[in-house]
Amino acid sequence: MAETEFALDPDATLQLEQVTVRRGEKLLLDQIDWTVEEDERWVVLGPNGAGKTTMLQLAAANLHPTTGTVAIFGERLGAVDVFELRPRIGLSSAALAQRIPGSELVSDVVVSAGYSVLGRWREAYGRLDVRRAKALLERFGVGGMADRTYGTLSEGERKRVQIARAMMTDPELLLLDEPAAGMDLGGREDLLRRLSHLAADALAPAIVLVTHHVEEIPVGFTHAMLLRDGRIVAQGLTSSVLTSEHLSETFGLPLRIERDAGRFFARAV
Ligand SMILES: Nc1ncnc2c1ncn2[C@@H]1O[C@H](COP(=O)(O)OP(=O)(O)OP(=O)(O)O)[C@@H](O)[C@H]1O
Repeated sequence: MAETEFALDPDATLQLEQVTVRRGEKLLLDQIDWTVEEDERWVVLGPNGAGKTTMLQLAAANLHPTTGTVAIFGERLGAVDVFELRPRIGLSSAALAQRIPGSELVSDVVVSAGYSVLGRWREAYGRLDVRRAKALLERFGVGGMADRTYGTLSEGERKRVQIARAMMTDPELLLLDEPAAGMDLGGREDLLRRLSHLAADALAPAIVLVTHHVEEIPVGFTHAMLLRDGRIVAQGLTSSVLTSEHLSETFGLPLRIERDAGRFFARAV
């Protein structure tokens, strides 16, 4: 069996080997090999339908591969209780965000992550938890909104709250699905600066950020994976992966990528 041939790296945060995800006739992911180490900050980039969200769902232990092996923190999916893994993973995604009740207090949206629930109900949260939630809201630029209800926030403010929530359990792996989507230019730039600070923090978890746009890659992200039609076009160090040639192949049109002060910009040629 392929599983017995899998060389598990016990130190890797995330490891995929020959992973395929199939739904009916459609291959969502095709023979993916990928390793994320604890000090790495990855961006996964690709067009609509490339398989990025499917990849994050595997990394979040929310999905099992059809074939191949996924290991998280050295534990093989299928051979480990996912309920023990999930609190160690911070996930911010549109699907999760849709389940947050609009009437929920912003501080409760964040603090309840520690209890793996959406909606505060009757849990009594400790003072330290509330303090941590407020510090995280501050860290992502929405500190003044802790006492508002989630439903009254703008799209960009909600995104920040979702990231603060994902960080609440002090995860070892942080997964961000399109964190800058729906933000205006000022909001995006501010968020990218905060994510750059996080990327530079030696105590921060391993990070995987999914996006469609090279302009949304924060400075300091060390690694990149380019995905197209469920297949990897290129992966490795950001500087060698993000080339005009690779990007053109990924998006299926001639593109030129430029780099300025650690940021990337692309346009059609
Ligand atoms: N249950 C399913 N059955 C068939 N196809 C599916 C199923 N779930 C997802 N897909 C398809 O798999 C492909 C990959 O989906 P995925 O959401 O991972 O892509 P993505 O790169 O995150 O796209 P986007 O950038 O648009 O969010 C898409 O073409 C999607 O339509």
